[in-house]
Amino acid sequence: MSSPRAFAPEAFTVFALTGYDAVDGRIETHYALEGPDAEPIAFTEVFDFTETGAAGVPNPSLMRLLALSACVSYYKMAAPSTVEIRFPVAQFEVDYLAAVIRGGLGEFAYENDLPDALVPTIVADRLRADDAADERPRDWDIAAPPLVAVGGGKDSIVTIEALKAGGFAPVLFSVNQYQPIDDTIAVSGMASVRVRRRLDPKIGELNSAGAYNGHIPVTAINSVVGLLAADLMGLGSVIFSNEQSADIENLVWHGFDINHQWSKSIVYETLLRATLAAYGMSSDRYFSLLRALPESEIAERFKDHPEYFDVFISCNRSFALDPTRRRARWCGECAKCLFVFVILAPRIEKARLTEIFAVDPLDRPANLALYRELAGLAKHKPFECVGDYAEVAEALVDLMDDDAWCDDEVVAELAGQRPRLHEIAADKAPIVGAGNVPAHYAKVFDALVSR
Ligand SMILES: CC(=O)N[C@H]1[C@@H](OP(=O)(O)OP(=O)(O)OC[C@H]2O[C@@H](n3ccc(=O)[nH]c3=O)[C@H](O)[C@@H]2O)O[C@H](CO)[C@@H](O)[C@@H]1O[C@H](C)C(=O)N[C@@H](C)C(=O)N[C@@H](CCC(=O)O)C(=O)O
Ligand SMILES: Nc1ncnc2c1ncn2[C@@H]1O[C@H](COP(=O)(O)OP(=O)(O)OP(=O)(O)O)[C@@H](O)[C@H]1O
Repeated sequence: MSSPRAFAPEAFTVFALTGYDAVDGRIETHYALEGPDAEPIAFTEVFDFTETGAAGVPNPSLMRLLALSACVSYYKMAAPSTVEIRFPVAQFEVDYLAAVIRGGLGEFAYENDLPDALVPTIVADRLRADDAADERPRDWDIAAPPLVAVGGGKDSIVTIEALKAGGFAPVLFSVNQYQPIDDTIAVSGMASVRVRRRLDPKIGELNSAGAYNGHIPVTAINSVVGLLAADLMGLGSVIFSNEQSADIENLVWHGFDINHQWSKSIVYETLLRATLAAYGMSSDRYFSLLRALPESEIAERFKDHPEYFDVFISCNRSFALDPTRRRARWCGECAKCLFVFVILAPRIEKARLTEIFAVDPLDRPANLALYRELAGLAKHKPFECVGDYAEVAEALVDLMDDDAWCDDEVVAELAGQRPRLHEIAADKAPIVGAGNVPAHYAKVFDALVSR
């Protein structure tokens, strides 16, 4: 490939959402970057729903919501001051987009020092009436089987097994194909569908040529994909496994809450549920079953499912878009690996846990700095999908009293901070109320939290 021409983000003054359409089971969303002295660059993202086997036409409101949600991957490349929505939208949809940019791109803006990227001027000339009735949603039945998102990690496994224990037969779904997800689905024994998502291939080239890059609220995109798939298949609720710790921001910057996990948080869940209601749909089409649980409580339930121990992976290095860049197993050195390891260490026998991870991150002095960050002994929580400080501090203190672990390098080194770790652990959040879990799933929720 010829060396990519330099990409100058500042040359682009407008990011346009130019359209969306459904063709043969696929949804295409279209975008463009424009500037007075730059050649416009057009982007298309393709979402392939053909594997759902559903023949119907995607719900127009949810298609529009997908176009709004998925635009962040392309907006972030130049983060122009003006965003133009060039198809008819309601004011609540403009508000949705503004919230997804402001909340979902916080880490991106912080890492690139682009505070203005969080508050672009959004122009929507063709406003629809909020209650436009020309898109009547299909009839929806909460009693239909739920569609459960699978990420390959422990959280969705706890959800799957809780639903099975409650007599439900969830249909599982994933966006794109990843071996840990496929293996999780196989162990679960449940039916599943996959939606394939193809980003515009120009992203890679433009990243190399100088485009801004960073974290995006991918769970918002996966959530709307799930809603479209469930609607096409005539299924019930879309159930995610976003837990309590996703609600805690990493830091505050220029007055913005910067939260790595924003689109896994209750703020996004509430926004999406309200947007569904504004479309005339039940907000119970979407919720997280695990919102009430801190990560330690999820780990406490996950430990009872050893059948998944050799297939689950939470390490993000197993989930690159390019399969050739994916690790087959845990990297053992990133914040997510270190977090999952320490939260499971008091719950799974040491030899088995180090076999699963192929390493013992707690016995590596090189991991001390990251464990200090994870336990709240440093400046702020790492930008990763990890639990809150109290849970890590509690686990470390438990391990200090465990003959199998107390001599591990990190555990022994942090024993000197035991009083401070005790203080941090005392802030551990309790299991909270059912939140948005619908009454139809009350028995599942009650069994999950009461064990
Ligand atoms: C797997 C991963 O961590 N990806 C992040 C990583 O991307 P990387 O360059 O290492 O490889 P790819 O994921 O293959 O992406 C290649 C480039 O494509 C762009 N891109 C990718 C996916 C997408 O949805 N939009 C995109 O624009 C991007 O420019 C990539 O460089 O680093 C990137 C830069 O920081 C991140 O954008 C990639 O993040 C992915 C979207 C991703 O899937 N991340 C999840 C692991 C993730 O962040 N999960 C969070 C969810 C938080 C939430 O609120 O939803 C979590 O587990 O907490
Ligand atoms: N590729 C994907 N397709 C569908 N859903 C996904 C995908 N990746 C993540 N999710 C869902 O998004 C939510 C957040 O993902 P996350 O990675 O935190 O969950 P997980 O993999 O189940 O657990 P863990 O936090 O232990 O990795 C979960 O409900 C998960 O099922």
